[in-house]
Amino acid sequence: MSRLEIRDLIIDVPGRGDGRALGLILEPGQVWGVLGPNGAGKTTLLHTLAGLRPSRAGSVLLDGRPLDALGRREIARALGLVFQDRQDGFPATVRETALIGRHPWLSPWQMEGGEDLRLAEGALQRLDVAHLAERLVSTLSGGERQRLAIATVLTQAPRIWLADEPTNHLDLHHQTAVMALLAEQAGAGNAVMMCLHDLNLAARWCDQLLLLYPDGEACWGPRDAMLEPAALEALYGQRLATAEVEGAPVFVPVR
Ligand SMILES: Nc1ncnc2c1ncn2[C@@H]1O[C@H](COP(=O)(O)OP(=O)(O)OP(=O)(O)O)[C@@H](O)[C@H]1O
Repeated sequence: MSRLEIRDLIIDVPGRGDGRALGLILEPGQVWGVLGPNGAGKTTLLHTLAGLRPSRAGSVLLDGRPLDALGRREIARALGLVFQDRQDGFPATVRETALIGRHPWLSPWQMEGGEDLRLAEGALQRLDVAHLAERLVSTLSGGERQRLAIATVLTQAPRIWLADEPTNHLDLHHQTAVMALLAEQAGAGNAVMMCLHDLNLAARWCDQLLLLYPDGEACWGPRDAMLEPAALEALYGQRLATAEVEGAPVFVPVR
């Protein structure tokens, strides 16, 4: 189990003031949702938490140790990132791509072994892309690519998941399946933080929420306290109607 501590963190959004410093701990078993309008800094935050871009101030500690004191391999063993956008670097099949998730666990020239293949195969099956294993990634649909990206992180088997809009491109069934997978990861003692544009997925699947405003202001806390319709309307600059379905609030934009 791992925990990620965000201490007095100011993310570096170009041209924006510092806003409110973030201070929270991503604990094992928690599912955090990050909400905010386009450009609020959600992706910047996840990339900062993964050590891929520097912060303006503050620190990120992985199990008590500052991220910038750790090597990439050590970080990648603990922390997996589902990117929002991906480019095809070189032609690779679906299976080869999933196996990239094993790289942090292999020495530089070590080939993947039976256990690595088994993990990749299981992840491809779990994300419903095993039947595409021999296909080139460049031939996949948007939703298939998204499921492969998540299967690759599942193959990596991190203790902390950072997922940038993990339901992007997914149909309703696969959205639910991916949210169930992330909840299952948390249930197994891993920690999850995901950026979401769908308030209703956040209301149903996240237990903690971080609201990021375009000016750098932020607030965070337990889901029920954060799902205040007035606060959400201010966050998005959008009027909302609220209902309750199966015990969870549902938010619908009003024309
Ligand atoms: N390298 C860069 N140079 C200049 N501006 C940048 C750079 N990277 C990000 N930004 C700006 O920082 C802001 C935050 O971007 P970020 O991608 O974190 O937003 P987001 O909340 O994830 O948005 P979205 O919901 O659209 O994905 C945006 O206004 C973006 O244009």
